[in-house]
Amino acid sequence: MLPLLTAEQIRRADTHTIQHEPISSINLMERASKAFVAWFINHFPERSASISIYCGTGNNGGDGLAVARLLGHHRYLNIKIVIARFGKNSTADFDINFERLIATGIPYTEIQANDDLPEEKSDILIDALLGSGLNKPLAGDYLRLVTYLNDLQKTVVAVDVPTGLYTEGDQPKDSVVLKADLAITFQQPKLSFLLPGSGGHVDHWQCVNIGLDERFIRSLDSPYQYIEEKDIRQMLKPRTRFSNKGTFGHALIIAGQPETMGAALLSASACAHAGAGLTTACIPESGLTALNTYQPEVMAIVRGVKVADINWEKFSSVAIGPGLGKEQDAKDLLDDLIANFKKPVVVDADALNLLADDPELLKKLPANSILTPHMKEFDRLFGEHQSWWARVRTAIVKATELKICIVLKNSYTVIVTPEGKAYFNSTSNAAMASGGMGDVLTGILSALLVQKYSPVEACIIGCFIHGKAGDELALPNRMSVVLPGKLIQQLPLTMGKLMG
Ligand SMILES: NC(=O)C1=CN([C@@H]2O[C@H](COP(=O)(O)OP(=O)(O)OC[C@H]3O[C@@H](n4cnc5c(N)ncnc54)[C@H](O)[C@@H]3O)[C@@H](O)[C@H]2O)[C@H](O)CC1
Ligand SMILES: [K+]
Repeated sequence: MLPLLTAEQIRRADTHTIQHEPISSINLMERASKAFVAWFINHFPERSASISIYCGTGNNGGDGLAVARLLGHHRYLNIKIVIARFGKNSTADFDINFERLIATGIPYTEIQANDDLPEEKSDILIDALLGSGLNKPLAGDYLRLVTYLNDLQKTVVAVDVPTGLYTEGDQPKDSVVLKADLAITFQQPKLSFLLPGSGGHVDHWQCVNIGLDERFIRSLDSPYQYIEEKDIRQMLKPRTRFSNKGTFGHALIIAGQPETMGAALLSASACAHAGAGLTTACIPESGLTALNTYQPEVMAIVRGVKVADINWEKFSSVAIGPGLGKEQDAKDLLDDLIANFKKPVVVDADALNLLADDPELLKKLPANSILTPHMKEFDRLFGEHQSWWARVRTAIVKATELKICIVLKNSYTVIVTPEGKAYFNSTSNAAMASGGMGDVLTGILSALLVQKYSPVEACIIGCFIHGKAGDELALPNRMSVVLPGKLIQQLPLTMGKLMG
């Protein structure tokens, strides 16, 4: 796991590294700038490209000056530097890099407060105005400059953080950010990059390691963690030679109405493909033919029989919700499940909406159960939120209070645990944004629970492999859409590769 730190914690890690590696702060800045340049060169190899580097006078600006000098060494000859000297102060490392830049002879322009802005003709802009030191929304000269640059619609590459973007917390309403096509960010993705609010401000980000002290970073015990493939490889248990279907448990998926049988089919099929020993789907009678045709490996309980007749004990885990509807019989099933099943359950879709209407029932969920809301379901459950950051904060409070896992679905799905940790998933892509994907995730989570992964492990592994299967299909093949049924077929391959 990659711990995700706040800007203040990053500053502490910075200071600690400087003192204990030890390394001087100017050399750390040089290391960061070299890491930036190495990635930049990969993306923009054209040495004749016209590049303007906009520098503030803090350490982000210091990086910008070092980047300019290093690009010069790499024979980028069409570089222009604009230094925004809007305040009186500059940092010591900025000053050192300014001297070093002068020594290279690369030309630069300085603009002071209220100056006219120089005409900008370069194709690529490197944004080193402000970084993680941002402490208020852009105003005055910064706002004027950034608005001007945004209007030009050039390719913008941000150093560490796009100017004006808050690294964590709520981005003030109507605040302006220098929109970046790419942010090359130091050491770790910034928390705000992982939330949809940053979508309009940064298209892509790439993290480069600058060698901050990892032991110190881990000692900060951040509640926010970024899931990496190596974590999943460690968690997934290979199937042993003498395993049998009994080893891998029996999952029950309660889902579907006549009009929404697809949700039940996708969930049940995903459950079987993600390795449940046995899968049973509780569905309406009219869906039996579809189920037997689409996925003959899955057994059925016909919905509408007396709820009391379901032998809950037979199942190692139960998932409820996809396409379930909100009719009385759906509510009866949910009530009966919560009253009689004492192991963690997976609650999705319509079952989440039923819980939203019945807060007392929500409190009775078996400990360590998993809720898988998307944004709207989350707000129905826990109240309207103005931002994703606010949602993550609420999820931490609610998961701890109710002793459950909350899987808040999104591009970087956030898994919040009963201990109050928030794990950001690192896989998935826009081709997966289609109806039915959530049903697949529910099936995968059930499959992992019945295979005796703990609920937190099931969430972490489940979200990762769900996104990874989508990535394996979409990215190398340039697929613009990956349908849920296709993703299900990929799951055994994805899991097998991660176990190998
Ligand atoms: N550990 C690392 O990740 C390293 C990061 N480096 C770079 O350092 C910057 C952060 O530098 P810092 O000097 O702390 O802040 P900034 O340059 O972002 O800002 C300078 C200064 O500006 C003032 N300020 C804040 N908000 C505003 C505003 N809205 N308008 C005007 N002025 C503002 C405030 O006083 C800031 O201090 C980081 O992003 C990296 O690029 C190191 O180079 C290597 C280690
Ligand atoms: K920047």
